[in-house]
Amino acid sequence: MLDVSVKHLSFSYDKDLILDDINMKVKAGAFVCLLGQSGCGKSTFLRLLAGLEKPSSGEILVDNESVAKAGLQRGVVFQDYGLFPWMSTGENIMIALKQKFKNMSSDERKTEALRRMKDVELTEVDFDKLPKELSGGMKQRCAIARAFGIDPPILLMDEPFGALDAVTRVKLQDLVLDLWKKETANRKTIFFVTHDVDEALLLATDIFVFGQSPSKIIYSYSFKNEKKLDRKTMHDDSYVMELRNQLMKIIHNEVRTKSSI
Ligand SMILES: Nc1ncnc2c1ncn2[C@@H]1O[C@H](COP(=O)(O)OP(=O)(O)OP(=O)(O)O)[C@@H](O)[C@H]1O
Repeated sequence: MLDVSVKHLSFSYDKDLILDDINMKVKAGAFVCLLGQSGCGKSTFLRLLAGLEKPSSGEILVDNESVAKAGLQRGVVFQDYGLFPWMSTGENIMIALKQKFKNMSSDERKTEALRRMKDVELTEVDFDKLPKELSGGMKQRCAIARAFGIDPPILLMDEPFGALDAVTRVKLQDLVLDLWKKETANRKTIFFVTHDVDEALLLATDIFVFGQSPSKIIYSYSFKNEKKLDRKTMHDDSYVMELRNQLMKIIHNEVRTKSSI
């Protein structure tokens, strides 16, 4: 469980300013959804959180320590799965476990990989399959099993369901939500990039909207517990639907505001 604090973060690719004075406070165990138009810098922000890029100015603090480089404290799940194509499903998970748990024996790694696969509804039969033999949904299940397997306190997810069909997307949203909720004592802090306002409303405890590049946070919203509804009830709730409309308008530039409704 780690708090994340972003202070006056700016970032440029060469002279091209992409992120401009981003500020954010995120409590340990939050599920943060990042929304914004294409090209506004959401993935860049995630890369900075991962330590794969360095801020041009400002800083990112994880439990009051500045993020200097990539580390096992932060796991990542990308839209394109990021699996090694020459390794089987099981090996893709086991190699990540080897990095994190250096004293684990090969047998223990296999048992743990199978347990993590079961969590995401992959079977023993899938263990030896290569990524090319899996559907997109199965590949993403494998990537999720791997990310949860190394058990990072912070999980960064960049449009993980963007390439999936609607039915698979719903299943995987529920799966990630269940895995995240299950860890009551040690809940991960998740940063989840999406284009989909409904996905954010379903998953997030906190929503941040990025404006157009050079991007600032133009809106933020935190759910109070009683306002957090599930897939079945949220579309019947006038408060959530008002928030949905507001988010749609902000993302499409009809409203420019930083306050909550
Ligand atoms: N390696 C790079 N070098 C130079 N410019 C880059 C690089 N990566 C991204 N950019 C530029 O930075 C800007 C932000 O890109 P980024 O991918 O972070 O946006 P995004 O909000 O995640 O977009 P999308 O929603 O379409 O994935 C874009 O203008 C993009 O062209």
